[in-house]
Amino acid sequence: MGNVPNTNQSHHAPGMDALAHTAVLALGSNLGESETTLEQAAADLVHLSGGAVRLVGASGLYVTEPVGGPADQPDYINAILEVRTSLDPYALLVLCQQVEAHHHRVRLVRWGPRTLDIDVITYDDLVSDDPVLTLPHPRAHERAFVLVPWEQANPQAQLMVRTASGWANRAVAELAREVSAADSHANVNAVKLLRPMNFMPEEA
Ligand SMILES: Nc1ncnc2c1ncn2[C@@H]1O[C@H](COP(=O)(O)OP(=O)(O)OP(=O)(O)O)[C@@H](O)[C@H]1O
Ligand SMILES: Nc1nc2c(c(=O)[nH]1)N=C(CO)CN2
Repeated sequence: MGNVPNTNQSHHAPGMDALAHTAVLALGSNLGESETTLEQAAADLVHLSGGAVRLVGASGLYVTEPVGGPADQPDYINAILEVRTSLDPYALLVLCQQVEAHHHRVRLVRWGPRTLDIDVITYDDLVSDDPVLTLPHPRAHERAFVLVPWEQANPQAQLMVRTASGWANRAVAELAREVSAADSHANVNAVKLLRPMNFMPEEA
């Protein structure tokens, strides 16, 4: 799964059993040194959590055309991380916001350029309409810059999507194909694999 060193086996990872929850995080940046920012953010999530977050999967770094926001903003670098965590969903969101702050996130307009954005895409199978933490992320299913890297990180990934009659569990791979057919801005052609993420040895 992804490019993270295979250290998520229990004999390499004391305490892994306590990391009972799985979450998917989407990272994006289009200001500053975006590639290193995303790699550093992955390390920060692990280190700032004090052992409460472990990386278990990662996509490569993707170059993606901006969706929404000002027309003239630079392309983004996007990536997906799959983590195991003992944090509850709100504590995980706070951690993501701390890592954003650590990278001096600046954002002046909605969907405008930013040094680092970390969205919680899913947390176990939790569904919530809370505006502070909406799960799954309400726009994930329509964003090629989330779906395409996520499929690479985990080809078997599933996402709960709201339908007219309730919720449906959909394959991320299938959703990625659908958005590419439906919307030129979300077209998978506008989402290009740049390279694998580099991880520091102590990080995984
Ligand atoms: N699943 C989620 N992940 C991250 N933030 C969320 C989520 N659900 C709700 N929020 C809330 O959204 C607020 C605004 O988030 P943010 O500024 O990152 O939005 P954005 O990245 O500009 O746009 P988008 O939400 O479309 O990605 C945050 O304060 C946070 O409380
Ligand atoms: N390509 C791309 N476009 C975006 C992104 C992003 O991460 N990548 N994030 C947004 C708000 O979260 C709005 N638009």
